[in-house]
Amino acid sequence: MNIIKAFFQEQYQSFLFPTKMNEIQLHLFVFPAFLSLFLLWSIKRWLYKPKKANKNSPPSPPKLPILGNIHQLGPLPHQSLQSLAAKYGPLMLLHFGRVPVLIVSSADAASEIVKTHDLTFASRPEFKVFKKLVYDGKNITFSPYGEYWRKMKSMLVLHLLSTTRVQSFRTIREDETALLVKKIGESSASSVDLTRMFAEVTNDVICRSAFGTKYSVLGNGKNLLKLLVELMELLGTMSVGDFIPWLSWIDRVSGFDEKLDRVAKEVDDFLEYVIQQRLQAVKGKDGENFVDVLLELYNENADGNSIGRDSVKALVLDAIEGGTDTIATALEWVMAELLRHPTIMENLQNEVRETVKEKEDISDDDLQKMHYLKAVIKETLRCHPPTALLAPRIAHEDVKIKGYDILKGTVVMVNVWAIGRDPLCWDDPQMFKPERFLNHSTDPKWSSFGWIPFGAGRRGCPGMTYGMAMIEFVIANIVHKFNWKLPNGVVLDMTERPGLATHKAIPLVAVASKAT
Ligand code: HEM
Repeated sequence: MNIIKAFFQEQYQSFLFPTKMNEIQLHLFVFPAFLSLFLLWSIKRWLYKPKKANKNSPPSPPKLPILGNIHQLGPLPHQSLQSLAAKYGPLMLLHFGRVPVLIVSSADAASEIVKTHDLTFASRPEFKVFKKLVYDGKNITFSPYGEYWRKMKSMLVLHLLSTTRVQSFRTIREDETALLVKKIGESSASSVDLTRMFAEVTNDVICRSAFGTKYSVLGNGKNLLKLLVELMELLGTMSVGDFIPWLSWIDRVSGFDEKLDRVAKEVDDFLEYVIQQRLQAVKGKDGENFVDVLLELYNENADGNSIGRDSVKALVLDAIEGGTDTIATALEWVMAELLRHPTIMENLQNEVRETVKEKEDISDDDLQKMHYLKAVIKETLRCHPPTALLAPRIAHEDVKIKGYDILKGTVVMVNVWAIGRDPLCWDDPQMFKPERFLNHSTDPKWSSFGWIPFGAGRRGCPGMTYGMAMIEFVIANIVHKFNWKLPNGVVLDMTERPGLATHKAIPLVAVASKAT
């Protein structure tokens, strides 16, 4: 009963618990409700025969009727899945409702998914949240593998993320980082909310790179960052109907569907506004940006290379959601680890200051020489991958993985967080040791998928160069210009917060003093 209560409390709070319900009310309400669900489920089972039996499935933890293993997920699924994998192995078959889900928790097993059988697992499942929030799944991240996905991904890479484009955004990175440094400098030894500042700087840089201008407050007075947080939270949420279709009415009565519709509409209003502004802008006045290029393709209907208006918006959304929260999360964890390890902070500051010498600004050439900086960032991404579980994939045919039969339609989740902590892959995985990355070119882990915070294979992240350039530049600047410490009496809390990107649960606050 406790498990059931916890599950319902977490997933359907607004539906079952509009106000604080006491224990007696809870039992009165939940027990009959669950009994009816169980009866409905038994009838369904009786009416429809189960699909073909699986001969040699990977090990599975015991499951509950209706829910399958959903109740075992907990608020931070990557952590609960790591604990389950310790018992059931690196390839484990769970069921979320009626959907089979393969959980992959070792580098070796991950390489089977993203390399050996990459094509089999190149599509994403078509979940309701993806379809409703992102133009019927028309963006890159959630679209099925095929010609459309290929075309959209190459457009994003060509016009926003290629090495040449990333270098061309250098001035934007410089301007916005200079503003960040100014704001920190003005805090004059009082505490700085780094979590908020990192969210702002990454959003400003991606908006300027993609739209040519910054957006913070929207037409309806809503803050863009707040809207993006809502969007990311919803994208990381499971809809009951996707996993237990005959219970999809719960999404309606709980208000979940309504929330999806509202956020989708607010996001669409914002993107329409951006498009209108770009259409009215004087061409060439402030240089061509990503949206301008997409709008040209949208207008050119004749050459067969055109894309629809929804596709333009979906692609822009890919850039914003891909390029804001992930980078902000990574920056937050890098600084948290540096504050936790003063010697590593000092080593990094020595490297940066010795490289930059008397100069005021940090150049690309300087960054290339900062090997310890890159190692600190990689070590942070090993311990705190912003996307703890890779975006889900789906098997488009039956396949054998390490001797196990995996059926067509099985959803696959790769637990990057667990792989980064796997003692079979990493020495002292719990220790924060940037040095392990200093000689990585000869290390077999790199070819065996032990470090995959950006995913890998066909569905791997196209924003790695952009993301790393941004993280390196911001961190190098703020450790160059300031010395950092925690506010008096504050103990650093490294607890994680649930969500599509795994932030710190408590915002990172630190005190900066100007380096002399
Ligand atoms: C620290 C920065 C970033 C991290 C850690 C990160 C991480 C990831 C991960 C784990 C995936 C899933 C890969 C897979 O399934 O194998 C992904 C996909 C993706 N990322 Fe990123 N990302 C970052 C930055 C960016 C940026 C800056 C952009 C664009 C501006 C971006 C756009 C995308 C897109 C479009 C996909 C979907 C690729 C596909 O499905 O084919 N990401 N990212």
